[in-house]
Amino acid sequence: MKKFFKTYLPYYRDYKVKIVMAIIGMLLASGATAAIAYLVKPLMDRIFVEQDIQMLYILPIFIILAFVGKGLGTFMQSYALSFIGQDIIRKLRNRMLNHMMHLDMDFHFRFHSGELISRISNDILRVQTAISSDLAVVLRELVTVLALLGVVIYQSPTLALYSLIIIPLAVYPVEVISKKIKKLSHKSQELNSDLISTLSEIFANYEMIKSYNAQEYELGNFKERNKSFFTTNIKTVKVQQMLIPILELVAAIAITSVIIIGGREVLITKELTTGEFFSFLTALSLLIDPLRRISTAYSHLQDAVAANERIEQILQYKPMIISGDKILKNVQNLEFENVTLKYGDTVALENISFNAKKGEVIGLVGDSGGGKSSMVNLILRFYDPVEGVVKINGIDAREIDVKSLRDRIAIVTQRIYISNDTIAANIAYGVEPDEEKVIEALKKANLWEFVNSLENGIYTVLSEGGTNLSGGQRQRIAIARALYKSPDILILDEATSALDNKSEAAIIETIYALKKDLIVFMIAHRLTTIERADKILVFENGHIVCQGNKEQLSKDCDTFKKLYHIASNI
Ligand SMILES: Nc1ncnc2c1ncn2[C@@H]1O[C@H](COP(=O)(O)OP(=O)(O)OP(=O)(O)O)[C@@H](O)[C@H]1O
Repeated sequence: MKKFFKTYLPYYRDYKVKIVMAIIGMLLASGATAAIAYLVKPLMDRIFVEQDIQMLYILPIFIILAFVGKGLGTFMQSYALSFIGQDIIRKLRNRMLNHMMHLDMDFHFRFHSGELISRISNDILRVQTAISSDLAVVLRELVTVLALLGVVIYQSPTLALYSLIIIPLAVYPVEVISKKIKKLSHKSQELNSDLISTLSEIFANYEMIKSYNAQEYELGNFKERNKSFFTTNIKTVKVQQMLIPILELVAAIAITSVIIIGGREVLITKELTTGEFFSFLTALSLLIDPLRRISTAYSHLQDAVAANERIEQILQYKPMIISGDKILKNVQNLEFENVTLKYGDTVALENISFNAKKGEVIGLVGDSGGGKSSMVNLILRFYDPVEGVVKINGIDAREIDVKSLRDRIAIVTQRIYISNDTIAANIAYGVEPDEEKVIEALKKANLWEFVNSLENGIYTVLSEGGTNLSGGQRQRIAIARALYKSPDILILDEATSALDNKSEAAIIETIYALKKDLIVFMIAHRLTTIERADKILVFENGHIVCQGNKEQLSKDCDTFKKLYHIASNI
């Protein structure tokens, strides 16, 4: 809990005016509540005991004023604190996405997208309720409790001592229950992440689910997780609800003691007036509600503390890929020197050496899992080698500013991201589209004819994932996007696999026409795609087993010959 306050209290510094408003509201509401309790004394003593008729007309005005004060105060502090809470959460949400987007690829492989969505939406929401309402409730009600305690002690210090001695009885069960709630909250939040992950997987793979008639299977998985989520939540509610009866029992014991002891003081020893006794009793009864609210808010805060621990866990991840400060301009050459890459303990690439220079097309071939995409990951600095060095223009890639490095590289893979936006925005992705450049990129990607035939041309809106396009058209959008960027290094990872031979040949032709200003890496299973490459790197189990052009490899490289043979039989 301490850590929770330590995390969020610094945020409150930005809201000085709102905090003053909340404090005024809080004092007004609490003071008015105490005044209501206090007014019971003149109500009883002056009106009913002393039969003061004038008081009968004056007192209601004070009572109404006290309620107006209470209402105004409650409004002021609720509004101000909700504003602060919601705004802190807005900032936290931005901070979290920003943090996640700057973490390494490795992090994104480790965490499921559903898990991350759950942390950024659900966990943050739990914290939001805590800091915009529960924290306010605890503060406000604490002030109210103090004000009412003031009335209680003022009216009868001895009676106050007897009744308040009982309060510590409630502390132990509240502590035990709160710990249990926190544990259950952790579990519930994990199960909720599971649920969201399952949903995001279902919607991302809906086509496959339908074609395999796997709806029942997926629904079964979902139902199971949904049931566990429900069971944990119900358990939490059960534990949470145990708090209220315990507190009410303690309150009942306090009130009955007051009735017995206070009654004696009024009737027998005459130490108290009837009015003082009833004012005391009213203040004591008014204490029950704020105490109950504090305990409920406290149990919600436990939930938020658990959620916050999950948020902190993500925020504590630090990127391992640290940017250098050398700005990369105009890539002339790229070199791998004895590079080894590991994913965890698994060696993906070992002792890789080659070089490439501007104007060259480098083909990457080899068995599936051979390490081709891993090599590309190193060029983009998604990972760093555990041994050896990747050099660009003779500079260790680790010394280069990562943004400037990635600005000079364009990659097209088989996973194509198309957003629900215009073709122009999809091509210029991330920057304001330049109409002429968009058209030029579309022409190079052999897609202009198609786009031009559409009613809205480059302003045609594509559906999410490009579902209103064919597989080949989607690939050509991705190629146009890469060319729009005017990169120095172009990476095509199975980028033309969905195209028919004619379209592929046209795009390859374009790439060769542009190659004098580029270093092109082409990963392809079809050897026809890379047979014109200046250099072909042949991968096998994380090693480059041969390198050279097609003629050289056809003579000297058994792996290449075997691959070629396999490919020519397909
Ligand atoms: N992020 C990752 N975490 C752990 N292991 C990985 C990761 N990416 C790839 N691998 C493993 O590294 C090895 C090389 O994979 P890589 O994707 O580089 O091969 P590839 O030659 O591109 O294969 P394909 O032709 O099938 O795309 C494989 O054994 C793969 O399972």
